[in-house]
Amino acid sequence: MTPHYQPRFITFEGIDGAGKSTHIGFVTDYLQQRGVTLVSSREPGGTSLGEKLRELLLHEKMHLETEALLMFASRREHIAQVIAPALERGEWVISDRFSDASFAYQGGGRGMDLRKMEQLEAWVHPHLQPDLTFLFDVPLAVARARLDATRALDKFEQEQADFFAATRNEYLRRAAQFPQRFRIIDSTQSIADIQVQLAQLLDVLLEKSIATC
Ligand SMILES: Nc1ncnc2c1ncn2[C@@H]1O[C@H](COP(=O)(O)OP(=O)(O)O)[C@@H](O)[C@H]1O
Ligand SMILES: Cc1cn([C@H]2C[C@H](O)[C@@H](COP(=O)(O)OP(=O)(O)O)O2)c(=O)[nH]c1=O
Repeated sequence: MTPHYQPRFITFEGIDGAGKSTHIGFVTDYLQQRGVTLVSSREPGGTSLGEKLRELLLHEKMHLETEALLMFASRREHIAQVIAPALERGEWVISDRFSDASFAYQGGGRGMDLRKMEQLEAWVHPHLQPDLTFLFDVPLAVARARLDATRALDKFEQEQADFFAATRNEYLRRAAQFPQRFRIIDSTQSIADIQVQLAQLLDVLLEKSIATC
């Protein structure tokens, strides 16, 4: 019989080109095959309003605090419409990025005061944090080469190496700050090796999430 699982919130993070999107489908399939009912979503976006904000955020120049506020506005809507209802229904939520991305990109990359970011986080989701965050980590040159090989670049992807160095450093700082939920994936490995590692980490979470009644 398929076990019943407590709801879990999983996020995917990393600098552009680290390989995050490549593995979301694998994780979704892996969990669904084991009987997990889930919602897969993304930020900025995930709702009708959020997708409109995403268009602005990825293509319009704006003040860095405007950018942070819009990221959190999109997130507020995403939590209200998608994340919280799914968790309340007992489902799992997988989000391609969440607040760690704001700390890393607007805080690390753009240099916004992290105390202001903490205030936004405390305002928008005082009681919600991911249960598990996969941080896909690669050297900048590897990420850049992967991006250049694949797609037209958006506003963030056109940033320079120092921006991504600061973004990556902030991600790694947060991973060290919250080791209980972060799992760093060395994304220079092959896709197959990464999937073996992801499966092991998911098995641990599944085992811990089996509902006892
Ligand atoms: N481990 C890997 N080894 C080689 N290429 C990879 C690996 N992971 C991802 N890629 C390739 O790099 C590109 C960017 O990956 P993607 O998952 O879109 O990155 P992200 O979502 O983190 O921006 C894609 O063409 C993808 O196929
Ligand atoms: C959620 C979030 C994303 N971002 C940026 C990171 C990415 O460059 C961009 C969109 O993320 P992403 O969905 O990873 O882009 P792609 O579709 O190209 O894989 O938004 C922030 O700067 N702050 C945030 O809070």
